[in-house]
Amino acid sequence: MVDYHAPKRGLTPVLDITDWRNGRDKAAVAREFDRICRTIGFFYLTGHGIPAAAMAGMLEQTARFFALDDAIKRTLLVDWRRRGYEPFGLQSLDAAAPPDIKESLLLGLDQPDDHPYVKRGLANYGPNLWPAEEHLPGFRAFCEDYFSRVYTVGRSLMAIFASVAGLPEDHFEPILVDPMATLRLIHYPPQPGAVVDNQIGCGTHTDWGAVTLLLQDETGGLEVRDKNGEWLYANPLPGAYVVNIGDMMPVWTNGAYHSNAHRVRNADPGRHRYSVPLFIDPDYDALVSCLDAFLPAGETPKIPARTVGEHIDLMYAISYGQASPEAMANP
Ligand SMILES: O=C(O)CCC(=O)C(=O)O
Ligand SMILES: [Fe+2]
Repeated sequence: MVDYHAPKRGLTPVLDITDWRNGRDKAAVAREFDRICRTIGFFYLTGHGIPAAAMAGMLEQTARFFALDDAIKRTLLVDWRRRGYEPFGLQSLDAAAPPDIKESLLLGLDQPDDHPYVKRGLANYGPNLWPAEEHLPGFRAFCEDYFSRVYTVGRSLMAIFASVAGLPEDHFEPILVDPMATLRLIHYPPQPGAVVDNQIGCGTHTDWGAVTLLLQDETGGLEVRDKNGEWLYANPLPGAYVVNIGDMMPVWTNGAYHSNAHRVRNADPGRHRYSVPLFIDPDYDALVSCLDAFLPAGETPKIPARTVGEHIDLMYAISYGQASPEAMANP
């Protein structure tokens, strides 16, 4: 468990990918991505091309969803596929702390029943649990459109990473076709006053996949730990996403990139906080191992290879109290 002390400073790196997207100076964008990931692995993303209206709209849809009657939300109770509505009290992202003070809706790509991964009964694959159209008109269409827009930006970040590693830009595309990706709509009620027992909106954790693109409202509350152990506020920057790299990145880069710890505390006494991270967790069967560009000649990788599915399944189990944190391999 990580004891809660409020930060004193803010997160600063900004990555503008305009020049990557229009093909003007791709190498400069890739160099900056590499520099940031070697230092903190957390940055504000600008120049992503997602319209402000889509960002604001997604936050509005999120608030609409959580304002539904509890009885309606509970008809969508999260299932073994990790799809649906998760009430307060179920997950501890810091496994040693009490449950996070949040409720959420987990959405994936809606694969059909005859998809091979659905047939194999793998979690993170299969149908979403949507509220009935009459309860929330337009919600499903909006979320699906938003998911695909942000996923496209995530693919660009993976293309940038591939180019840093001296690989073709589309190197990761095959493992991004059937991803375990999850869009999570989250509601954090106000938590003014002292933190008791380290219970906060979302306990200290690293993300588990490749990259996360986080949309947050204006409340603030996300905090990031840098590699020296100092906590920094990641307050909202208008128009920007907060991007962080997940646990797959240290494996691919032999520990050169950091999947930094972060947490959420909504200390604003008067505001509910809404956020919408998209976790880009690649294909279940994809083997993640150290890339050649990051492995000095004659050395063996510092961090064991693993499949995406193995790592994500284990981390879900730990955070829901179904497995012990000791089962976790590096990082
Ligand atoms: O809500 C946020 O700002 C971050 C949430 C988060 O870190 C997570 O769900 O992994
Ligand atoms: Fe996170």
